Amino acid sequence: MNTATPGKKVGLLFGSFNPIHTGHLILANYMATHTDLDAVWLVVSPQSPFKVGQELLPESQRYELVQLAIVGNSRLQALNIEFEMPKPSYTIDTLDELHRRHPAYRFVLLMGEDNLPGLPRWKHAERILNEHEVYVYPRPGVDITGVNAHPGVKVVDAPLLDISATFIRDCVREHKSIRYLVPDAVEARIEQGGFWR
Ligand SMILES: Nc1ncnc2c1ncn2[C@@H]1O[C@H](COP(=O)(O)OP(=O)(O)OP(=O)(O)O)[C@@H](O)[C@H]1O
Ligand SMILES: O=C(O)c1ccc[n+]([C@@H]2O[C@H](COP(=O)([O-])O)[C@@H](O)[C@H]2O)c1
Repeated sequence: MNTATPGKKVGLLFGSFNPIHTGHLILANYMATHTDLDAVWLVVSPQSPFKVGQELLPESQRYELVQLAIVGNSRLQALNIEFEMPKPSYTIDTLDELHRRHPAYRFVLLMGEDNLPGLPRWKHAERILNEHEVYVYPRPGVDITGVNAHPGVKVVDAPLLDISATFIRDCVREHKSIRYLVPDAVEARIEQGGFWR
């Protein structure tokens, strides 16, 4: 079941989610509750164009971890729409497909400041910006002064959490605790699956 009804405004957080962590979740929940968005969908990308060659867990397992992480939060939803689409995953193609499936919804791209400098190199970046609003949130060590010059870009003052999936994978590999960095259910599944060991 979808968490949005016709005409609603849905934020899309695209990512590899390798794995999903508390940084993603706090941001997604903040966007879904402190802005004009009705829901946030977490879109699991099988293969990001800029992350080719990374030690990616199979997409079905990354999707499973996202589902485990959001159990009980009706404003968040996990999407595997890119699994059947050509790889790497180009965001404009996914946006087009989402519009075909949900013509009444308005989709807003959620983007960390760290991804913003690279946006002009994305496939059909000008279409993404002209046809969608983009809500940008702070990321550590990135200065995006002037980015909101484009009328579709809105900077949202969301909490800043210096947590990354890279850090989590490193912790797991070094047998260090990831408690509170990911939800308990995600920690248990990573442990049980022996991921990144
Ligand atoms: N701590 C965080 N707070 C808010 N947003 C985040 C955080 N970490 C990542 N993001 C954003 O979530 C989206 C998906 O992130 P991604 O799945 O690449 O996670 P990551 O932690 O950056 O991964 P990796 O460390 O493997 O590069 C990106 O837009 C990224 O900017
Ligand atoms: O569409 C593009 O050209 C494009 C280029 C780079 C990244 N993206 C998407 O942005 C999301 C986050 O990317 P990344 O590399 O930070 O995991 C992921 O879903 C990618 O598919 C999309």
